Amino acid sequence: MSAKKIAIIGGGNLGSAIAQGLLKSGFSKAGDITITKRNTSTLAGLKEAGVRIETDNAVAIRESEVIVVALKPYNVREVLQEFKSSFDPGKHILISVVTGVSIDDLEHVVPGMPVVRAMPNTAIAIQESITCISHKHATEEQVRYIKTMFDQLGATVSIDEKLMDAATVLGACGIAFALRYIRANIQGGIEIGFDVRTASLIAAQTVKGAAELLIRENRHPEEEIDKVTTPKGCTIAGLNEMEHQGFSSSLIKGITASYDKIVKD
Ligand SMILES: NC(=O)C1=CN([C@@H]2O[C@H](COP(=O)(O)OP(=O)(O)OC[C@H]3O[C@@H](n4cnc5c(N)ncnc54)[C@H](OP(=O)(O)O)[C@@H]3O)[C@@H](O)[C@H]2O)C=CC1
Ligand SMILES: O=C(O)[C@@H]1CCC=N1
Repeated sequence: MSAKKIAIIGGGNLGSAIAQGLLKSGFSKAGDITITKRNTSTLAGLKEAGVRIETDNAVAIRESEVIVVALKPYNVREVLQEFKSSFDPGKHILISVVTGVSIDDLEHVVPGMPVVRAMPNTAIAIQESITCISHKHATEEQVRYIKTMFDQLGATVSIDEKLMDAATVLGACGIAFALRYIRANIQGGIEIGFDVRTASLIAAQTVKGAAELLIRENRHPEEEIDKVTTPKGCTIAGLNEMEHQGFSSSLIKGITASYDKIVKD
């Protein structure tokens, strides 16, 4: 698969993370990536790495083949509308990572351009994203290219577009949810005697180990929990107290509140 030039329109948190992942994975050379935003002072690190920094979206689109749109939901239509004449369906592949804006909506703004929606998370910067992908009118070749790209940046899963908001919550927001869980562990760890650095290392590595047990061994969480909960032991005492305080319930409610926020906005 030949290397394509990639433009990232909207070099904010996610756009920058995608650029970092593309560089780290070697999928793209720095000179083949262009990233745009209006205030480019936040892109100094990527500039130093050799990534092309642009304020003019038309230039970035014209000089690239793969266009990743990482704009906010509230201005994506307006910005795409402004640059729609720069798109060439014979040349460009258009990927949107924008939350809550449908393929139909985007294809309506840029007629003739098939749009692929992708929902990665910020771990894409270190090639550890889970990226959910859906498409309607893109060619098989375009979808293959996009999947290959995101495969280099973590794991990918193809989903029906109607699940894209759910994917946003579970995968993209999920990074923040998981980190808040880890932070609470660190706070608890400090209270029972560890310094913050040691508590952070133990908490983060423990979560990584738990996740790897599920991913590598394809286990169900409860099967692994059973191995840790010694009868009359400290694990079940801790777990039950967490559940008395609404642990699982609060996470499930948080996930549904997050989902409702996307769906109702
Ligand atoms: N952050 C995350 O973890 C995830 C975010 N998403 C989605 O990705 C999208 C981006 O999110 P996020 O990166 O967090 O948001 P940010 O606000 O960090 O990034 C958006 C960027 O767009 C730039 N921008 C605004 N107008 C223009 C324009 N006309 N041309 C070029 N760039 C422009 C802004 O920079 P400036 O003002 O300098 O132009 C800003 O840096 C959203 O739709 C979000 O829902 C999806 C999954 C995960
Ligand atoms: O919070 C948000 O709206 C975005 C979407 C997914 C992650 N961040």
